[in-house]
Amino acid sequence: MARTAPFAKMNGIGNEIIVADMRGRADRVTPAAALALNADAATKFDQIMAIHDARTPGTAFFIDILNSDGTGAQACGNGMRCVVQALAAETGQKTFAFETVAGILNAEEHADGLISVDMGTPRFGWQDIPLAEEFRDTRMIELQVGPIDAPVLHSPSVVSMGNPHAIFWVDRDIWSYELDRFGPLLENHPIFPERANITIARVTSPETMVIRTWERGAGLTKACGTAACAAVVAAARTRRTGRSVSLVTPGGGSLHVEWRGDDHVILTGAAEWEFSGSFDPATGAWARDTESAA
Ligand SMILES: N[C@H](CCC[C@H](N)C(=O)O)C(=O)O
Repeated sequence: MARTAPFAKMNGIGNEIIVADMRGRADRVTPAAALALNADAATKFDQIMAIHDARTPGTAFFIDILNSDGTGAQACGNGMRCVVQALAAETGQKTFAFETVAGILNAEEHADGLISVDMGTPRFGWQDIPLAEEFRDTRMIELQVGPIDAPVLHSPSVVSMGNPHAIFWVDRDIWSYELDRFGPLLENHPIFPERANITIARVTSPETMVIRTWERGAGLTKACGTAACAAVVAAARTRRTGRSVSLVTPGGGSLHVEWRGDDHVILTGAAEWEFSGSFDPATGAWARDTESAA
């Protein structure tokens, strides 16, 4: 058995996150460990955020991100806030520079406890998302599900926030769509060679939106931070909203996204600690920390 690593079960407004402390070691959390942790109701998660020692000068940590199906993800906005909260609680530090496979991210815990993460800049080129074929204008691409003459969902905007997103705009209640049925079909549609995160979005004012997301590699989640960023960027690009938008997510939580003038997308919201334990990064075998004796 590999040496165990500490972890914290947390959530980012309902997005189920495991923050794993892999500092000072060379191994990684394996897909097998992810599958085992996800199979246990107590540790079921959407993403594991594994904190590793920094690889690049100027950054404090490298963050490795795994989905609950064991695949890797380039970005996870809600998970980053959980990482920030865990590290801020440990160190007292309030600002951090992280590295992920998608690049360098700066983040900050505010005095009110909310956390902002600079998710970097969006990309719109069809090769960047990526799409399997050329679309010159990714504000709206040809893709639909349902009957050919009366599609249920159609013409999404597509955008990369480091990871691939498709946003379907709807006018009706977002709960009236069978995202559990259409999500898997769209996530794995041949137009998305690296699969995609699938979001239904209803704009309720130039500053507000409600969204539901079927996440690549994780399925329906209570919130998805990069999807919130992608939805706001796509809404602003198509003149549906301004560049500063509050979103309500299925868990009932709220997120704020600002697409700044310098093209960076800032995601702000809460994070919550649930419990701590230790686990074997090779197998996923785990144990809850016992409370300190009173
Ligand atoms: N929950 C995450 C998104 C994870 C993305 C992942 N599902 C993928 O791109 O494979 C978030 O808050 O941004």
